[in-house]
Amino acid sequence: MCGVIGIVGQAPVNQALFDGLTVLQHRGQDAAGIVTCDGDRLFLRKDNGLVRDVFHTRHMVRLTGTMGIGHVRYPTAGNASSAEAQPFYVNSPYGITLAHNGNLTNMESLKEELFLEDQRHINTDSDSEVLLNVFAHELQARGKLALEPEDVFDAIGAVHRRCSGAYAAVSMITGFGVIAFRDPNGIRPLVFGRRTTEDGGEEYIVASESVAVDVLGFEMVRDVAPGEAVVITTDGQLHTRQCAENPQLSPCIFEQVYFARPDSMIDGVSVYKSRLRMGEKLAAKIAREHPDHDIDVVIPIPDTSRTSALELCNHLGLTYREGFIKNRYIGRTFIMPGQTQRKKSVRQKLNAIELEFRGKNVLLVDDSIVRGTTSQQIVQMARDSGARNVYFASAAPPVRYPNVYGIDMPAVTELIGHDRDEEAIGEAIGADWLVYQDLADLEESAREGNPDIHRFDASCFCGDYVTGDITPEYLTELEAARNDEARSGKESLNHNAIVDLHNDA
Ligand SMILES: O=P(O)(O)OC[C@H]1O[C@H](OP(=O)(O)OP(=O)(O)O)[C@H](O)[C@@H]1O
Ligand SMILES: NC(=O)CC[C@H](N)C(=O)O
Ligand SMILES: [Mg+2]
Repeated sequence: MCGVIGIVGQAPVNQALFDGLTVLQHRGQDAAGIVTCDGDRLFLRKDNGLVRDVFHTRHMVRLTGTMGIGHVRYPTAGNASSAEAQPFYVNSPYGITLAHNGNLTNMESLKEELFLEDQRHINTDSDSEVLLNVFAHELQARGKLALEPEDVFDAIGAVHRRCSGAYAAVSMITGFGVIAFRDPNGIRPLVFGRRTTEDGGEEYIVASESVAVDVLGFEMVRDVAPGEAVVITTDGQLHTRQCAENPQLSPCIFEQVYFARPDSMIDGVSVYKSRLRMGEKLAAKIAREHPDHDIDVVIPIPDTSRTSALELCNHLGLTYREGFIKNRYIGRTFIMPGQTQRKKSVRQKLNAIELEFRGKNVLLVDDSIVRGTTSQQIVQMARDSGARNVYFASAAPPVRYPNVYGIDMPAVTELIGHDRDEEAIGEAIGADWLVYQDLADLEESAREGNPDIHRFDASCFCGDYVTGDITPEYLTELEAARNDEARSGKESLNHNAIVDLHNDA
């Protein structure tokens, strides 16, 4: 997952973009970037690292201008080199930059097409560079010197016809404006907001999550619809158009489970309330399957599971205790690159309060079990702290299939649930019993927030991919290219400097 942001303001936007990216940091911890536009010049700063580490004062003062876009990255294609940090830039036509959340599923054929037919050069393995070049080519094909919003909409219509997969993207065209567009399934989230300045001018923001809109003092306008594009020109005019032929909202359910912040609204659904409902439904299942349970205490695995664990506990009428304390200076472990780092980080991040475990039957609750890195270690920590019995509940169903839309779980063999039934997963993580949410209950938890959502992308739970183009061969190739072992080899070779937009920022 990545986070994207774009602002067209009346005053310099560098600080607001920085602040917005820190609010979206939970979506990507590996790299960050901002590009601003001042007149006909672009200013770019991007590198690997957290937002607070990438932007120093000397970079910030050079990011001048009243419009810009930004990105926080969690790689799901290419590699983790700083050369693939975003936003990406192409100089022709107009000088275009782009930041992307999601993953293209036809990147290889697009890359070939771009080279053979469009005569464009791609310099990295990033699918986002491919997306930018498809967009740039389609704009160029309109052959206009003075661009109109309609030209941009036509170009995005062509992007939709050519690209498959997930893309919630923010782009900026030098001297023209900021553009936001979402794939025809609306797999990844994208919202926009507005505020009026004291002298009556309009300022606009687009962002991955509504929390960035709130925190920066904008008012939510709405979600960008699947297939829709939003254009905000430098003079603060808003234009919107549906650019896809058959859009159908099918948002990723894993945003509700884990990715998004609970204080965000996605497609009309409060992430917080949907997690509460996950807890309620999971409690009902535990009561059904273990009517005579002997649970003494419910303990969440911080951070994300807290919301559902508390509601689960309320519905079972049990005691809720914070038995694990999280080191607030360690990031999210699941989105770290590489299994060695993820494994080590669980122990650095979470520590048990022994007296909450000693002699007790504890129910540990997590939002999901993916590779099992967290749950295996946590169950062991509970036992080491003297728990009598350790039960486990997951607010999401077993993750059994790879994700191809912007969550980094490309290798089925790395998923603890891929070849095990629920009992065997329980054994593998060392729990005395394990209860998983049913998929229908998970979907219902989110849908209750917006009954108009008829379909979710729940492919990692059920293997049904909403773009309909995912073949077993594609998954085999993806696994070979992106399993942990393949990547650790690649990344150690990669220390190249960024070949990109050169300025003194
Ligand atoms: O089975 P695994 O492969 O370990 O993945 C699942 C775990 O990873 C995530 O936590 P993370 O530490 O990333 O973030 P959080 O603090 O937001 O819960 C998630 O909340 C689960 O705890
Ligand atoms: N998680 C994401 O959205 C990643 C965006 C893009 N596919 C990249 O790898 O950089
Ligand atoms: Mg967690």
